[in-house]
Amino acid sequence: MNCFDPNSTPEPGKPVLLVVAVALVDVDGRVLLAQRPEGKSLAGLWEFPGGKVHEGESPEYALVRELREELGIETAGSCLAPFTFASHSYESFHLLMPLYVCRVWEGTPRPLEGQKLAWARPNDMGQYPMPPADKPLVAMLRDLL
Ligand SMILES: Nc1nc2c([nH]c(=O)n2[C@@H]2O[C@H](COP(=O)(O)OP(=O)(O)OP(=O)(O)O)[C@@H](O)[C@H]2O)c(=O)[nH]1
Ligand SMILES: [Mg+2]
Repeated sequence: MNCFDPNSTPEPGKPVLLVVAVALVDVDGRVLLAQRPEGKSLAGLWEFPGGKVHEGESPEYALVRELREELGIETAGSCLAPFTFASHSYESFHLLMPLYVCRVWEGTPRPLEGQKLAWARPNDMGQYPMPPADKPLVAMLRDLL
């Protein structure tokens, strides 16, 4: 029962925001992290590439689009393996974020939106400050890679 925290009771009333994200894994088992640029919420924190699922999009469609927009790479829905998800309450919304793993894409990731990029070994990810929602995901990636 060591998960029991009476202060963690789920509360209704916040909008649920669906965001898709991906761990791009290279041949050395490193994962691509992107630093959120100035002016965005959570600026300066490192995150998995991705973004909001727009009206009418499937999660895979949205992720392929985000990877094209943010990094200039192409991948296919068939290269996106569902891995785990984050469910985390922020101040004004509740984040629901499926995390995919992708090892196959075309092109070299480039920072097209002014973000910094870093290839991080799962064991080194502790050195990259990440949003609170991402912490459990990092632990699961360590087990996978
Ligand atoms: N992409 C991404 N978003 C995350 C992660 N962790 C996390 O809490 N988020 C939150 O998910 C929300 C949406 O992400 P986003 O700002 O990248 O959305 P977006 O690419 O569509 O940007 P835009 O709305 O400026 O077009 C943000 O509130 C962000 O803080 C993560 O690892 N990756
Ligand atoms: Mg984004």
